[in-house]
Parts: sequence; structure tokens; C-alpha cells
Amino acid sequence: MAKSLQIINPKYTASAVRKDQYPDSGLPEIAFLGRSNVGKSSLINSLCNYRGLARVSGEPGKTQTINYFSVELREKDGEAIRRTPFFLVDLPGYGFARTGGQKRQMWSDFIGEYVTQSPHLVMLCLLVDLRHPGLDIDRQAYQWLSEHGVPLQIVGTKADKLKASEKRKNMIMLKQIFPTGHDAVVHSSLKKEGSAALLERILMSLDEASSLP
Ligand SMILES: Nc1nc2c(ncn2[C@@H]2O[C@H](COP(=O)(O)OP(=O)(O)OP(=O)(O)O)[C@@H](O)[C@H]2O)c(=O)[nH]1
Ligand SMILES: [Mg+2]
Repeated sequence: MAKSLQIINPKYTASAVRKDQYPDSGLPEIAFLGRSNVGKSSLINSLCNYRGLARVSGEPGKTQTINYFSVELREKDGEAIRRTPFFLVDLPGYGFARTGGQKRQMWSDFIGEYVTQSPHLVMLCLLVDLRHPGLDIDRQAYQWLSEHGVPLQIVGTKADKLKASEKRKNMIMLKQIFPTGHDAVVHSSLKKEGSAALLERILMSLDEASSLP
């Protein structure tokens, strides 16, 4: 029988804007970053099959804090079942400033602090709207994250908004613009496309992290 992967038992656990507010359970973390409105919170809900878990909005700037959701990855391989607990971490978006006037920053300092200093972050999914594969702000974010050695997985979002031919073309562009060790994953929260591939990557990175000394 084929192997199946599923997220189970999702629960909101904590919100943080400072290091001393990070949960101290020691669980590995998979986090989601990208432009405001790119679909980070929706993707978490879609992976968990739980509509209201992370707050979603049509207006950019909805998620304002680092939000931790405890989950388990359930892997069923024939009769064998394995459950791996970890956190899905929703982050505020970048590229949208509610108030003008201040010096433009890519994102709040606490986001940079989290992605570079959280001791349990094993993979950061960088979400890019598949309709707009090469925006300057996403290139800058990718550059900064790469320079800081953050382990990245690129995810092209809102794939349901493109025709099959555009999807293929833009996925090739994503791979060229944002080269990482693993191919970009194409995803649609609306159509649930790409979740299986992303769960495979999550399992791989959790397994790699747990095998480190
Ligand atoms: N068509 C389509 N719409 C989507 C998809 N994912 C998210 N959306 C819509 O995009 C909007 C923003 O979604 P969110 O999940 O709140 O985006 P976010 O990246 O968390 O935004 P911030 O928290 O503001 O940074 C909402 O109106 C969602 O319904 C998708 O896969 N397909
Ligand atoms: Mg959000």
C-alpha cells in the first residue's frame, strides 16, 4: 500500500514577538514567510485541513505576530504508523507598510531575529505568488535569507489562478530565480494542490534534523 502523510491534531499554541516568548517545548519548527497576502496562513490551514486555525484575510497585513501551531505529521506506510510532533509557524508578511513615513525595512526586526536565531527552525518555506515569480521584494528576501544560511524551501502559491501552461513556465522561472537544494513546490490552498509534495519535504527536513547530533 502507498505511503500516506497527513497533519493531525493541529492546535494554536503561542504567539511571540520576542525570544523570551518562544515556546520552550523543544519541538522542531517549519515556518512560512513571504509577501503580505501571498497565502501563508491559508497554506497552514490547508495543510492541517482546518479552516479557521490561522487567521486569513483578503487585506494584507493580517498576521502580525509569530504564531505557533503544534501539530503531528502522521506517516502511514502499510500497517506501520509513525507520528512526528512539530510546530507550523506562521509569520507576518513583508512588503506592506500600514503606516508611511518610517524608514522602509524589509520586515520587522523580530522576524529577522526569529529566522536567524530560533534554535528549532529546521526549514523556512518562502512563499512566492506563482503569478509574479520575480518581484524585487521577494528577490531581496531570498538574498537576505540565503546570506544568513536559512534552510529554504520555495513554494509557488495560488496556483489555481494560472493556466497549466503559465504554471509550468513560472515554476521554471521560480527555480531559476530562487535556486535552493530542492525544487520549488507548486501549491494551491483553494484546490489543495501541492500539499502532498510539501508534506514530503517537511518530513524529510524533520528527519534530517532529528538525525543530527
Ligand atoms: N485563489 C486563491 N486564493 C488564495 C490562496 N491562498 C490564499 N488565498 C487568498 O489570499 C488572501 C490572503 O491569504 P492569507 O492566507 O491571509 O495570506 P497571508 O500571506 O497569511 O497574509 P498576511 O498575514 O497578511 O501576511 C485571502 O483572501 C485568501 O483567501 C490560494 O491558494 N488560491
Ligand atoms: Mg497571515
